[in-house]
Amino acid sequence: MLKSLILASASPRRQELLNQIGLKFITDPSDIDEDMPATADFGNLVAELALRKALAVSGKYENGIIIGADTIVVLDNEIFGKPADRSCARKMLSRLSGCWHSVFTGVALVDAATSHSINQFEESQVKFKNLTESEIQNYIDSGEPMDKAGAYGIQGKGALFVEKICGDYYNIVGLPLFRLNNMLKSFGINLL
Ligand SMILES: Cc1cn([C@H]2C[C@H](O)[C@@H](COP(=O)(O)OP(=O)(O)OP(=O)(O)O)O2)c(=O)[nH]c1=O
Repeated sequence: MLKSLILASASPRRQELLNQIGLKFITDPSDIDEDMPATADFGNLVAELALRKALAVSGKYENGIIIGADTIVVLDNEIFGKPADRSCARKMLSRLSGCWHSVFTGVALVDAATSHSINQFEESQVKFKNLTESEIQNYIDSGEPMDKAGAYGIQGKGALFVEKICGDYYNIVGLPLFRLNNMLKSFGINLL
């Protein structure tokens, strides 16, 4: 029997990415407290947060596979989550200007019937062009930065800031599809 899939995320980007690969799923966002412990182990941090999101939702279901994810941007060992306000977005974008930074996304799968879980992370690197004051201002005025880690979306107008990337593009958008596919395979779900 095909197991049902539940995406424990409110992120529209993650929903679009699952649609892109033809997954049938329902969405049931978790509302966990995303407080981050002080750590430089960014990969394990996002993997842990992804698992917390999936576990928070799995208790509601008798069966099915729950998918959780968490994305952060890291520059000089500092975590950039979603900006709290416009001034925070401005600070993040000014810091990212002209620099390479990392994007970490953690992914977790939980089998609701057995509580069996796996969680992993993916890291990609992104190089921003030098941003002008007016580019930062206009970008903030577009409203795009506010619900995104690091205050930008590579899949939107944020693409205009991205000179180069190294790694999985989809990981930057919020879900590393190559890794997710391998994780789903290990749970007996084959997409192709
Ligand atoms: C860097 C980057 C992040 N993002 C988004 C992906 C995530 O939605 C968001 C990071 O916040 P998250 O806390 O990972 O996710 P979320 O709050 O949107 O959803 P949920 O907790 O319910 O799963 O930043 C982009 O859309 N594009 C980008 O280029």
